[in-house]
Amino acid sequence: MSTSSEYTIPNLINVDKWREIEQSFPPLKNDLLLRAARGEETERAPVWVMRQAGRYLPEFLEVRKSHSFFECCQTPSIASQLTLQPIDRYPRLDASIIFCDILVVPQALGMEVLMEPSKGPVLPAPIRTPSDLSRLNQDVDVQKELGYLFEAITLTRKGLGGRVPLIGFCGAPWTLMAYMCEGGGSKTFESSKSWLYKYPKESKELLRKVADVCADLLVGQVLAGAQMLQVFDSWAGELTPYQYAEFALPPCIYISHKVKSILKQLGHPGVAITLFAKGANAPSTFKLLSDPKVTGYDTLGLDWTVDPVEVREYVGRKVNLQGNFDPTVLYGGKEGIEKEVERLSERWKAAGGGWIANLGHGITPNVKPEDMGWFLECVHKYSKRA
Ligand SMILES: Cc1c2[nH]c(c1CCC(=O)O)Cc1[nH]c(c(CCC(=O)O)c1C)Cc1[nH]c(c(CCC(=O)O)c1C)Cc1[nH]c(c(C)c1CCC(=O)O)C2
Repeated sequence: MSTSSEYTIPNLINVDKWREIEQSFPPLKNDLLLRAARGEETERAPVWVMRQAGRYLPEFLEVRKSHSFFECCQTPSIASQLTLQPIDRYPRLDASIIFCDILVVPQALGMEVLMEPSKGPVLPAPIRTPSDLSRLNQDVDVQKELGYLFEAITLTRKGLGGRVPLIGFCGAPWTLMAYMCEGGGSKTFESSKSWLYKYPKESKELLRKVADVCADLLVGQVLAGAQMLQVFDSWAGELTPYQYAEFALPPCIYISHKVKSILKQLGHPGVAITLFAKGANAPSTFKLLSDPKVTGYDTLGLDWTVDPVEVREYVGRKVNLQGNFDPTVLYGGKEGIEKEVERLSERWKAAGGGWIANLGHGITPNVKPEDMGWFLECVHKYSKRA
């Protein structure tokens, strides 16, 4: 359906239906995350952890024994159960994130994606040259291809019972393009980066095509009940600052503007969006990301290689920040964890502005569940503002 807006409205439920669904959810009891995402210096930092539903949890491994990874993503009752596992275990978590994967977008575009136990994601037929682009689905109907995710979200909002907000997400176009061109993870990014040099025009076309599906997917998640969104650009740090600005950031901006514009047009009040551009830490890049009015991103996720006070100097006060504990702090033992949480919390308080506490990347499989619990405890204690 075409409208007067510059964006095509995806084939999704309408906003009246969203209102009806939203009214069926129990009221939110903990809005710390949403307040921090609006720029408030909250009484303490809301805390959640990327990959909080993951292999460090025995209850997750138990479910995985009898279901493949994508079966978990595609079965709403299982995805919802996995999303709720960390929330049930850790009352100190201030947010949930729907269980799914960024690679469902290449799947919706018609690519096969396997999750191999020792290798991670494998895409057996990668896109090597622009002539391969014709293999991708032309008009992706996200409701048809990825409706299971929307169902999982609605189910999870019910299961949460208003305990914490639910975050929806997608991968950023550059990170998805990297998987689509490499056929999986990569050390050298030989195929995806050669695209940027050899076929800059076609690279941009591919990135835009991916961005359109991502935006529709995010709108669908919000209409199903997601209360905040995050875009994961895990491979942003592989690019030069020039390439980041030229190739990776524009489709991310396209996504946030498309999502916000469609939601507005539908009469939805809108949600805050976080951009996690891992490793995109050049001062010039931070400047580009400093104004939510320009980028459409209310919050920036930081990895652990930067200092919050320094980043604040580059980005100013308009944008909120999320991060940025070193994920390996969780191997540091109780004392090590406490000391580091105390130290970095002080840096965050000195930085000022909205702060959402998180790791600087996903939690890793060998973390002991009790150490994750202790980490959350420490964030509650040391992020308190006087
Ligand atoms: C790059 C990326 C992927 N997926 C994702 C990213 C961006 C974040 C990041 O950089 O870590 C995002 C993601 N993947 C998963 C979530 C669920 C929500 C959550 O954070 O709890 C989220 C937000 C589940 C998952 N996605 C995956 C697992 C583990 C797989 C398993 O159960 O066998 C989970 C819980 C698999 C996955 N999926 C992906 C990889 C590289 C892997 C293998 C590596 C690994 O195993 O950790 C692609």
